[in-house]
Amino acid sequence: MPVSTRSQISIGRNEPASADHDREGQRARARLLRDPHHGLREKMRALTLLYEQHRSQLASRTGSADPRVLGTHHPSVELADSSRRRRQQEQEKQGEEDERDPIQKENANRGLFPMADATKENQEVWDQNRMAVNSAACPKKAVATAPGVGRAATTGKLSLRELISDGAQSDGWVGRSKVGGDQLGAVAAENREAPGSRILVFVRLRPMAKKEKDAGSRCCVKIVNRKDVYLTEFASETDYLRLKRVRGRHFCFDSSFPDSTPQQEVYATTTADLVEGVLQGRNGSVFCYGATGAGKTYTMLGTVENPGVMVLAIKDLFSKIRQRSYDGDHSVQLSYLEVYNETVRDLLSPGRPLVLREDKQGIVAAGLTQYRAYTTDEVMTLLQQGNQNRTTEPTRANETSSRSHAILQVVAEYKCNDSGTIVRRIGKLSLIDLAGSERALATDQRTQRSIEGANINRSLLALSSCINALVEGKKHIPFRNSKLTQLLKDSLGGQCNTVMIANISPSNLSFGETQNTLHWADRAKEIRTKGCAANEESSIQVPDSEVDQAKLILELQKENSELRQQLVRHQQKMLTIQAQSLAASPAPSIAPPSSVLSTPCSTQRKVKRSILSANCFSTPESKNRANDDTVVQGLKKTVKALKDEIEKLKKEHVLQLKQKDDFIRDLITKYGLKPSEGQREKRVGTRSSLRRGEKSAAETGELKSPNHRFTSPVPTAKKRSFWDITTGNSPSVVALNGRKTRSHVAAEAHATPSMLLQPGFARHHLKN
Ligand SMILES: Nc1ncnc2c1ncn2[C@@H]1O[C@H](COP(=O)(O)OP(=O)(O)OP(=O)(O)O)[C@@H](O)[C@H]1O
Repeated sequence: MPVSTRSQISIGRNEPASADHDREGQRARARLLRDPHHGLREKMRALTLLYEQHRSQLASRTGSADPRVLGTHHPSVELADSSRRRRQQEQEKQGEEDERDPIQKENANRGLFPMADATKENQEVWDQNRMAVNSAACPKKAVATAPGVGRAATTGKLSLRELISDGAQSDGWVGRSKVGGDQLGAVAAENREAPGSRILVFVRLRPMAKKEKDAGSRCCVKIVNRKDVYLTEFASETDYLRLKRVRGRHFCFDSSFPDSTPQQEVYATTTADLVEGVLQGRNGSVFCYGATGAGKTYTMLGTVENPGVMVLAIKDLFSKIRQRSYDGDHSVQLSYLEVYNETVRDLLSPGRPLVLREDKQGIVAAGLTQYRAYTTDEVMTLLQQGNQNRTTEPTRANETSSRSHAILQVVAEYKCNDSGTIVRRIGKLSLIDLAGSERALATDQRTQRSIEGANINRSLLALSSCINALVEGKKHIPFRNSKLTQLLKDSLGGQCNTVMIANISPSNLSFGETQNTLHWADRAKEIRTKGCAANEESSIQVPDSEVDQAKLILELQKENSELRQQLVRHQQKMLTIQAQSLAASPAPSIAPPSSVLSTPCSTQRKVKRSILSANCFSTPESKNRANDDTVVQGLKKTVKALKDEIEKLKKEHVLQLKQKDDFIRDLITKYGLKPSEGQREKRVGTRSSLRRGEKSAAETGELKSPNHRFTSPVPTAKKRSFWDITTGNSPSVVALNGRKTRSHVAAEAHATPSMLLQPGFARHHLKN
């Protein structure tokens, strides 16, 4: 640099100062003084560009991209190649030196992170040095810096799995095009090495928030090549000894999204292929992981103007189904649940906590509502309804902090008649918005928030133990340590194509959280799921002759009616037991009449009181009463167990009935068979008709479902919808149970522009 400065000055001195020098000349000189090699570099760039164009044209004609084959060595390219070779040699030398001497390595790192105010010159130094560090820090770097990689990755137009075309057969990804990038071919090769499918890990950086800017925070994350993430740790301002020292870490992911990446691009790169896979009968999972306020909910749900992955996936799914409507029948079922303080709750039909059970399909939440949806609008309404029920609370770190993990499951079923055989294919897509990991101080120290925080951290800790165990190939994976890991069992270790999106903040104030997130994301890269072959197709052979078909229909209808009778018997049994328990319960003087409809909590309180009185006044009468209480308690337990069993049976029956109804309907429409009037009247118990019944009951104020009976108004009043907040409604503050909580209830009536007012929703809204 001193040489060039001197030469610049001499140029300035030797040039005679003249008044009629035109401005252009002055500007050119000024530019030359600033950067003597500017013109040369510009020329070189133009020539290289020209050469690249020429080469790609020839390659498309001859089918080869090798310049040696093409025999077109442009002089500028020769020059560029030799300088690149020289740079590479220097870098290799640098890498060796780095390995030899850790202190030198750290010194080199100092120059590596010019961050926010990086000039063009700095950028070049950055790029050169980066490559040197990459080779040491990330063995996969050879992949990232391979020719053509930057281009493929920076376009951002092709999804990652489209590019991993080679591994399509081996690891089960679907819908990959034949466009192969060197980089991603290598990822595919890596996937081919071991059985199963690797979890794809993406990183998304959010923009700096105003609050962070105001607090004077600096950007400590840099994303290069849409793949590499550089994290810088700035020394604390009070640490005078290390004030000038900067440390850094480098991570390399399947793809990384800078803060300006639009939602559509994030969806196309991460999830679009999974949606296609679901329609082919494969399972897919996408989960967002990161610290509180890092942008997980924004990525998953988004806002009205910028809808997130969940919304885009649903839209895409329905548009794909519409395109394939000529080919068989598709149906979509939806469920939405949250894990809040280690309890699983149905977000579409809030009520009692759900119990997790393991069956043939994996872990399922018993009693979770499955809604059949026919249009995107319908799903959006359900999604919005679910989000209103989701627990969000303002914390110090995030005004709309999700206090629960939310899982949206979409099951797509495909049915078609393949020359007399009915083929069924089922694929499941799980979209998971995890609650944010947090430090107690980062959120609140108020009791409720800290309990929530502790539970969130506990479940995320369980998640990290599972990730560790999976990466280390342990036999026992501790999925049972938390509800969240139980629910994610399929996504992490099962037959599923899984995508993890790690959300990070750019602020150096969140350095610890960002480092933690990147560490776990880096670990997760090594997890291999069992891969995902298409779920087994089930098929029923339909008899050829009309007589046999009619016979089959009759058999199925008979089975249907038997199931209905069984259901009625169970309901009667339940009513009898309820009546017995009521009759056996203590006289009204002991238990007030309202206790008949009491919640489990109030029942507990009542029992406690009676035990207490028995201890205080141990007369023969009170002893009898205590005995009665014990009997009642026992009976109540039996009733509860029976109720649960009946509920379970009811659900199973309704499902079976529904499947049979569908099947019969299929047969009737396909073979033009018309059931008799009587038969038609019998087949009224389809799901939609049941739902109609429920709706009218709700309108008359009658409580039909046990879920409704136990719905408490308090949690609903506490809930704030993400949509309300993102649409700018300022939540009012009301005192609830003596504790100040924000509530969106008052603001709800004026909520504009809500998702309901979107073109799709407007129709639905008007209908209602
Ligand atoms: N990519 C982005 N572009 C613009 N704004 C963003 C982006 N990511 C996040 N934000 C904004 O940052 C804030 C926090 O984001 P969000 O609520 O999604 O965080 P979170 O990770 O879900 O937090 P928590 O775990 O506490 O729920 C929101 O106001 C959101 O609008």
